[in-house]
Amino acid sequence: MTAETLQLRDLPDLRRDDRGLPWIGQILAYQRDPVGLYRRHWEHYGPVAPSHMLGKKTAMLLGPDACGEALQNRDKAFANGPAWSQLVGPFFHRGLMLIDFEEHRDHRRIMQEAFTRPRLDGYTRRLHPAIERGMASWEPGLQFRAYRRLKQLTLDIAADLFMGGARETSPAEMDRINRAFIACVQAAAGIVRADVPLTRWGRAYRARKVLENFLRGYLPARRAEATDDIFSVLCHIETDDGERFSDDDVINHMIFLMMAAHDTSTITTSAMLQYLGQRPGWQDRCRAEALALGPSPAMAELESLVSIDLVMREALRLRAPVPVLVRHTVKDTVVQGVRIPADTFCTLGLQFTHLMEEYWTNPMVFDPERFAPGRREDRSHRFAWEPFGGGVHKCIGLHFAGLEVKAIMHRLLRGYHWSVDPGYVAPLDQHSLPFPKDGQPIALARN
Ligand code: HEM
Repeated sequence: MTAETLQLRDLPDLRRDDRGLPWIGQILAYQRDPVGLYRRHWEHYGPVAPSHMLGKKTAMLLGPDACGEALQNRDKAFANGPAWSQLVGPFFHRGLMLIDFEEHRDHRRIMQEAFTRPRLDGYTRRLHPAIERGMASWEPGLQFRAYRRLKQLTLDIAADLFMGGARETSPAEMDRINRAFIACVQAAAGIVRADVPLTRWGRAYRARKVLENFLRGYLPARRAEATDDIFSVLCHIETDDGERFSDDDVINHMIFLMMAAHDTSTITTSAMLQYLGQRPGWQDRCRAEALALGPSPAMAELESLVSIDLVMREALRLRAPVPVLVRHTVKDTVVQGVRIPADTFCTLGLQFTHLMEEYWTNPMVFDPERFAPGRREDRSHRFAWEPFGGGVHKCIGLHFAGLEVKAIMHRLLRGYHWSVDPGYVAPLDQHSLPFPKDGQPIALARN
């Protein structure tokens, strides 16, 4: 239904029961059970629901129609920068996701050059040795904390692929960098939103400085020599008409890219480990595919891993690493017949859409075949499956992410087998991106 065929109405008022605590509003309800909160609002208010967070009335966009309208952004009413910077603060300052409209288009055109197929092919070749080195220290056991080890692994991979190995940096320094990234990401959930010591935001201010200094130290060497790590690529890429990034652009984009690449891939891989650990049949099926390839498959071979791809899509549906997107209206607009005034903070419930019975059969059930040809439930609506977002800000790293996740799974399946209690439900921390608080224990053994 288009907005024109609907009778326009205003964003409804929030019912008393839904107001939450003074000022912080529904933040705690979100952190306890985000999908439950979104479902209640969908049932009470429909696809454009009111909400209240951090002293502001906000609009919750629910379901693929409402989310799709905001992602397509036909009237350019929705901006990313003023919305995401309220969440992640100044810590991902001028990352690609935080800039808008013409400026975003210009930066994205340059960055696209870092994600062409030949570049991805080059990154894939670097992936295998980096994964092999990262997994060399793994000690299998009955209580192997998969999430924590995968987080370290993806950081090690990022140090190699993004930084060219950061050779002059000691493991202790890399550990400090890892902690700095985590501090920046976790700032999203801070209640005190200022540079106050011992708060999430206070820690993130210091962390951003650590990251900037770290990258600035490497910048001259990367400018001087063109290598195939992403840092060097960002220093050297240019569009056909000669547009390239300044030093500040390179640093801002690097900090955002490393953050964007690191946590999201870890969440995806660890969710896949859990689901495969609980379903030995699927694990065997994926292992057979991995064993059919050599130890270091090229990009096209990784792309041919059909079962692993189905499992990855299903993991991204059930545990979307970015469960909610945010936008800020820069002018009055209408979504699904509801007027949203300028200067409104909006949330787009991607994870909620992934679990709607209107678009998915038994949505809570792990069923990778729903993505197989012949079923393709993700095509029930153009925006039914949107773990990478949509529109002009759609994840620029989605192909890279797929290659990284598949390369990790490929090596894991060839070298190890694992199990997880079928009744295990990951206790997710929902403060920022959802991760298992218990580090996700699995029983891991070598093949
Ligand atoms: C499973 C892994 C990943 C998931 C689920 C994911 C998800 C997303 C989502 C939902 C957005 C849209 C944000 C918005 O519209 O506001 C996004 C944007 C972005 N992602 Fe990813 N991402 C992943 C991996 C990566 C990787 C590996 C990279 C880089 C190598 C990356 C770089 C980016 C960048 C730069 C943007 C901003 C794009 C723009 O604004 O034009 N992501 N990602």
